[in-house]
Amino acid sequence: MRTAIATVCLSGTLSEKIEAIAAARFKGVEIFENDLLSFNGTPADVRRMVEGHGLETITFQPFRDFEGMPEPQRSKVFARAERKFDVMQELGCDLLMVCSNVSPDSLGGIERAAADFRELGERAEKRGVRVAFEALSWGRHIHDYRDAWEVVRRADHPAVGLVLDSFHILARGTDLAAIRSIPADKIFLVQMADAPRLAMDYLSWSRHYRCFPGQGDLLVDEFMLALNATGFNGLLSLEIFNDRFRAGSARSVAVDGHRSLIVMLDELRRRTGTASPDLPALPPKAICSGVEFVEFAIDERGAVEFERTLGRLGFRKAGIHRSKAVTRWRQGGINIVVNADKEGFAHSFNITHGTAVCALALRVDDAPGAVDRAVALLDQPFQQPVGPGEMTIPAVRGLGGSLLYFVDNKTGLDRLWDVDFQAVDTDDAAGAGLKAVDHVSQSMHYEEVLTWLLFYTSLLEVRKTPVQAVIDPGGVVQSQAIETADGALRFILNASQSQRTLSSRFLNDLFGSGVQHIALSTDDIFATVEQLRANGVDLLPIPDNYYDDLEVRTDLSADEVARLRACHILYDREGAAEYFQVYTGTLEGGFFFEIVERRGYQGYGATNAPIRLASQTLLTSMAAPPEM
Ligand SMILES: O=C(O)c1ccc(O)c(O)c1
Ligand SMILES: [Mg+2]
Repeated sequence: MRTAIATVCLSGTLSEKIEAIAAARFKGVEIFENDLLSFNGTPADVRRMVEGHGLETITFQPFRDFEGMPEPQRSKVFARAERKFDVMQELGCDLLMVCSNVSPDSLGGIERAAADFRELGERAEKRGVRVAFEALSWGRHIHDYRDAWEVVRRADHPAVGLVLDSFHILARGTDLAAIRSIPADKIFLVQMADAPRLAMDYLSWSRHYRCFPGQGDLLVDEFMLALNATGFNGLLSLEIFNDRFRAGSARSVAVDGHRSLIVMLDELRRRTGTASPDLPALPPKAICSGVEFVEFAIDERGAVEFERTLGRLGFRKAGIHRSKAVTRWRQGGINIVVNADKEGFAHSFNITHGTAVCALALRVDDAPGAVDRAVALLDQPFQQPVGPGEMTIPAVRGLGGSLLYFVDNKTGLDRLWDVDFQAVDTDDAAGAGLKAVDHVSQSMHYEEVLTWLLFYTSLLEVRKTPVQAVIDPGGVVQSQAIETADGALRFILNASQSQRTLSSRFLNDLFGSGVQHIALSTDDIFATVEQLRANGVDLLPIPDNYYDDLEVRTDLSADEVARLRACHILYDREGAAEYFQVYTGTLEGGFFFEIVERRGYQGYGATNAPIRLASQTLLTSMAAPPEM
């Protein structure tokens, strides 16, 4: 299949869009008419620009309100089409995309529409171009691809073909079976789009919420299976109307687009064996079994205080790096790396962002394979010099310029603690019972969420949860998790459009997107809290009203509620499953820890989030951050 992207997907001027499309290594582009109309130059100039970037204009679109017009509009519509053929000849483009008529003046009738297309085909052929018909899901008479196909079939003209747009088909839930019997050579263009499931009219949904395949909830892979059954090997183009993409970076959105197609076509190859000639088979998605370490970039002065905090949380210094000012802190299966070195990646990260998480390492089945997959997906691999005898841990650039490392036991990378670190203490008897990283919560700009959602879901064997709207005292935060089926890896992606939420204020303080909090698990949260208190850790206070409500809302006994209240523990329940959460105060840089105990519970305590956010807001609006 020849892949392409429509200019309408991206922000910027036409030249910025073309540059971004070429930089993302596409070969084809759909020129959206508005982008041409707003371009200060001739269609021939556009052609030079497109070809100068090594691209080809695969279609010019949309041509609107064509079929089924009564006279005198009918004659005018044909005259208008002739003018567009002129433009296409200058553009060097041979395909005009016609979308179904929405005009109240239009008349129905498959045969009438077919006759119009037959005549349009005659005219197109004379000009050496072709036309392709798309059923808009809100078309006045034609809004079903099966009707559009019937029009094309009856038009029975070599210059007339069909457009299949996955959004219009999947949004309406139209049966995909009929796709399988359409002759592949009559499908002139396939437009790909996904979208989140929303209860909304088709037009608004399509014009504002489309997204790249894999970012939404539509059954794009089922669509591809049906398409594949035709033997289709033609033009496959992304056509996304999305408000966030329009506000985002054209370059990064274009790369996301290409990444989504690579993943989608690889998934098709996996399911059907149909390989795309220009797409090498990707290594499989990385199977994650947890977070191996969390690395903080910190300066020397900050490191002393931070290490004291880790000690109070029950961590013990377990290793000192052999060549760098880096220490390993350990508790249960959790490793925290404190990097105060004056050179290298962490140092520059600290200069830009202050005290912050600069890297996460994931335990995977095959670390080199994960990076190979990442490279094939147009992610950015990362390497920096290491000391003699030290290990090179494969990594890619992640959120906010941070790193995502991959560690496995297949290639011995799990020996890193022995190889790179001098052990100082392996005794964690005095710990606070913390066992593992339960989840990592990352805050990002609203326009970036779909980028990072695709980044993680394309690289790792994870699923995404539905988006939750969480109420913060400063606005609404959209929160979505990606997680492995067994819960060994859980990341939360948070973003809000308000500048006043805790999430947005964190972004401003950090000068970028990053890890705002890490939740650590315990098997006995009451014992953990007792130990933390004995160590002098201040826990986030929770209002009494919350516990009063808990008493009437749940079947917890008064004693149980009193115990939660005394420990500042938040509680949630799903059937018989229970969840307990407690928060530390906020550290320098706006980062904090959460401690959780899951008793069969799979969520993240969404009902408690507004309570917690309000308490944190109250504290951060006070003069000084609380001591931990
Ligand atoms: O929203 C629209 O008008 C529109 C235009 C062209 C398309 O290909 C499409 O799917 C929708
Ligand atoms: Mg379309």
